[in-house]
Amino acid sequence: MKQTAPHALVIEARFYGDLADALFEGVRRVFDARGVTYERIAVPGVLEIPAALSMALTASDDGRAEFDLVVLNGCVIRGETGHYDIVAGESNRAIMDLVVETGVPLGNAILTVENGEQAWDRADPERRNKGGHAAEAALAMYELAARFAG
Ligand SMILES: Nc1c(NC[C@H](O)[C@H](O)[C@H](O)CO)[nH]c(=O)[nH]c1=O
Ligand SMILES: CC(=O)[C@@H](O)COP(=O)(O)O
Repeated sequence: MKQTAPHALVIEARFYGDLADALFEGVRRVFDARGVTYERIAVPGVLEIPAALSMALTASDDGRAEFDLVVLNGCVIRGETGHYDIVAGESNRAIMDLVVETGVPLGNAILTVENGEQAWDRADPERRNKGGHAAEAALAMYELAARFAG
């Protein structure tokens, strides 16, 4: 396994900026406790996350970006139309395609919820702390990748 502390990329959708900040606080606490360094990039909405992840992975392949693991933060709240299904379903499908294809260690804290109350219950690091859980998941997958790399 790599001896230096891992470096993480956090991609966050700022459609609901306060929720993104709460999710990031959960991520930051885990990374700080585990000595993980990180950089944080923003996209407008969850629908933009797959393209940003694809760009980052391509840059990493070309040696233009360095990161060992990725955490995705965002929130999709159901509205009046079927747009929720597009934003939540299509983005997660594309993300999983990239994860399975590349094996990038990734934790997904993209909330898909019915209302703001559910969102805050999950984003708040003092409550369900989905950001922190995603950071732990990304680190677990990083350690698994290192084990298979020998
Ligand atoms: N409704 C939500 C969106 N919608 C915006 C899209 O993600 C996208 O930015 C837009 O369609 C332009 O391409 N985004 C969220 O992150 N959360 C939502 O609930
Ligand atoms: C998840 C969404 O895109 C949603 O916020 C859109 O709301 P609406 O269906 O009322 O347009």
